[in-house]
Amino acid sequence: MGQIGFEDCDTPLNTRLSARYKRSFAYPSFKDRIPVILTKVIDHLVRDKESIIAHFGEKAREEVKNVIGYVSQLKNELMTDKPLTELSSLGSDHELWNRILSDKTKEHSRPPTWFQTEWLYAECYLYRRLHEAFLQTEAIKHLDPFHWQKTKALENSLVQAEILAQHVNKIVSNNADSSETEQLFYEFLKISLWGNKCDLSLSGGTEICLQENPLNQVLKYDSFILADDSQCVLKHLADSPKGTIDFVLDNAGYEVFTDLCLAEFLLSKFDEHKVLFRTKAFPWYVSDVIAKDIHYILNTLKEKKGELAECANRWQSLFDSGKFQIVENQFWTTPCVYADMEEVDPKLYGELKESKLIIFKGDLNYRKLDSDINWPPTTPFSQCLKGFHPAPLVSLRTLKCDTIGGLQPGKAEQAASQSESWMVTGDFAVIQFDSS
Ligand SMILES: O=P(O)(O)OC[C@H]1O[C@](O)(CO)[C@@H](O)[C@@H]1O
Repeated sequence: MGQIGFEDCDTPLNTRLSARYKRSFAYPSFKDRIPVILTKVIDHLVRDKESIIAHFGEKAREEVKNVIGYVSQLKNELMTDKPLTELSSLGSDHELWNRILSDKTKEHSRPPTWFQTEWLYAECYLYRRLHEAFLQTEAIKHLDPFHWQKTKALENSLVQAEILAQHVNKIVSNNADSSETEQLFYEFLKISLWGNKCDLSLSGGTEICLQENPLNQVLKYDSFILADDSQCVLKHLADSPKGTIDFVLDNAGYEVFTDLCLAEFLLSKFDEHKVLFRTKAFPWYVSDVIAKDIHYILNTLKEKKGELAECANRWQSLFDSGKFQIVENQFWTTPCVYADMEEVDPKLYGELKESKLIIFKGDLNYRKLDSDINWPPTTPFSQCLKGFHPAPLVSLRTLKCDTIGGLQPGKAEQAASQSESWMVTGDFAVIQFDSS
């Protein structure tokens, strides 16, 4: 790869993240981490070819070969920093992608390349291209190349999930007074927050999961929460009329298990009307939740029996009665930042306006909330949202890339003195609320 256009520095302040800045997290991400993710997809298709054919039929034999070729080519394009090419007309969203690509080309008078353009666009484009490899097939159109990793991660977190299940089962069947409810609210919010540590994209597909009791972890890690607006969230929930909670999900496996716990707690103790789980429409960032993952988790837990099955059966009834709903939307798999949502998808923006509280999980949602800009860390959170205020919202995010706003003076420096890589390891977190 030529080194023209690269700069040996961090992303400049007030600029969108890009892999052209060699000291930013985007650069090693594209150089090392994403190629590993693609290699794992190829390995899976090679290794599990026969079982894929057994499942999807003989037609899949040729198609698996074609997808392997497509993904190998995609990896090569990335690693040699080729210009991004237009998407084919498969998929109802291709016009939006190609329009943005052509706008970027107009800005720079040549098509953007993987490393030289904005990281957010290029990284989302990668997952959309991977999706295209499957859209071109017939038999394996709906194959999720990350499913095996997600299921393995879920299996490996069942010990922690069972501890939580026991806790939730007890709480929903008991009456709590208001001060207990308050304490439990903070606990469930933080359990869901730290659940975001378990993502397979940051680790290149290697499982990062909690090795400890999640209830102990909540107390122990409070000092790693760099901004904590949980009291404002509680006040908002308690003072406003009952309504709909929108939960913009992130990762499958243990994280979504913690999200379901929080959602049930909000229904049972705050008596909210319903929770809408907003999911991606196709496999995304390795472990992001698609609707199928929620059905899978419910079925798996039901089979485990005991506390896990008790939880899953209750959640199933909530889905059956419409108190829990899964809502897919293409917008979440576009490269658009949320400040552009009102213009790009006014219908979705209108739906979110009806929300009592929107909960955004995880790092990528945060990047889209704050327009993926390297803000001075003390920039008010509300300012980072750049006009995205459909309804009161909270971000529950463990930090996995180098953008952050809304910190008190001195906080960023304090975290940096504890760990040089504080922004990218998932060890630090924020709970940030906006009601403007
Ligand atoms: O699952 P999350 O929390 O959105 O994290 C996704 C990961 O992808 C990234 O957006 C970059 O690949 C990181 O910022 C983060 O590591």
